[in-house]
Amino acid sequence: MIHARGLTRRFTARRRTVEAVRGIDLDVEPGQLVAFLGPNGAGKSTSLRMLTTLLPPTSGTATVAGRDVVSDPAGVRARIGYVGQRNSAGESFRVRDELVTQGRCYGLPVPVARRRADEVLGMLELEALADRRPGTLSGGQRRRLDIALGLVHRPELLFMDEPTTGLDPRGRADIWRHILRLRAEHGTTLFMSTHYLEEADSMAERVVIIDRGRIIADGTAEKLKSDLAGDRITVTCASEQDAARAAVTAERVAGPEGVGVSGTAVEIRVPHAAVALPAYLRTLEEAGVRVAAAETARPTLDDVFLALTGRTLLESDDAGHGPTAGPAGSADQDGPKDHQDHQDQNGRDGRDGRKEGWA
Ligand SMILES: Nc1ncnc2c1ncn2[C@@H]1O[C@H](COP(=O)(O)OP(=O)(O)OP(=O)(O)O)[C@@H](O)[C@H]1O
Repeated sequence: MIHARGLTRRFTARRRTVEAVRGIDLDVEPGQLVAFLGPNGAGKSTSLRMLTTLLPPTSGTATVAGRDVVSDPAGVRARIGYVGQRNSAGESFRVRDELVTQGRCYGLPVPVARRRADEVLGMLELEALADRRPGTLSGGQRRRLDIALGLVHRPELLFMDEPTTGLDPRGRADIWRHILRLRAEHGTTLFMSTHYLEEADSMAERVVIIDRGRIIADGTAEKLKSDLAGDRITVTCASEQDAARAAVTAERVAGPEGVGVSGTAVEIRVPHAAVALPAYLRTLEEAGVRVAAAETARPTLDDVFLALTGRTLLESDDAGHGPTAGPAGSADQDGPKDHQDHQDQNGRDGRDGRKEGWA
């Protein structure tokens, strides 16, 4: 459904060149639900805009829904839907009429556009709001309308750029309910960028992580976490001296980079905490180290990002990847891009563990 090779985009702003996307390769199969995750300025929107033909690539190739984004942008657009970061609906019409107009823009005859408008109103549970003006809707209702607008022409593939950003937890859960239903009932391929780690983790079957314009991880959330981050054990000792001794014992298995000490707490990275913890506690008891409490935790996607980059996603936000050195080349001239504020979940420090036994 999506096949990209070496997709690259440079921008020139104020005589400096920014490499927003640096040669990404990507293959997405029909029916997949892919979360595209990365910090502010990582290159998510730029990638989406190239794949949706809103922006020509500087170099590289991509076919989307079987059509080339450069040589057949109209063919791509006819087969995909795109929900951008900003509201798509205007203020001139009522909700139903906005949808009919959108259908007409895709070349649907009036009766078909009307039928499709009613269908998507039903799919997104917007029937009761059909005669309201978009400006009177709540944030969550507007996002649902944006998604409905992206679906009027029955696309095989829907791109969504941070569809839940700015919504409260209830609004986000509601959007997700609709996204998952869309996929279950219509088999639509969904490719969406998000800032919310827990959403990517629990909802998407595949997570693609982009950082500084490059794809740095791609797989199921579970696989990325077990391959790259490892579980976390936290042992709280009776004193700082006990913690220091517990850390030395842990380092024999997890290595110095797999162990962190903070006051009386020792944090250790291991592949399988539930297996490793009993053996570790036995070893500490035999050594006379006094332990007050112990707990295990599964890694988060932020732990994956940390293991790959040495930074957390929150630390990385707004860091961007800056301009490349040297004068502006032949890249297109574009205005600067505003970035919205985003919330993020943040993980803790630590690195991947290596072994499991303390014997
Ligand atoms: N039109 C533009 N002109 C100049 N630089 C741009 C333009 N659009 C994006 N950039 C720069 O390209 C980089 C990637 O931006 P992009 O919007 O793709 O990131 P993002 O991952 O979508 O970020 P966010 O999550 O904040 O939307 C950033 O450094 C950004 O400032």
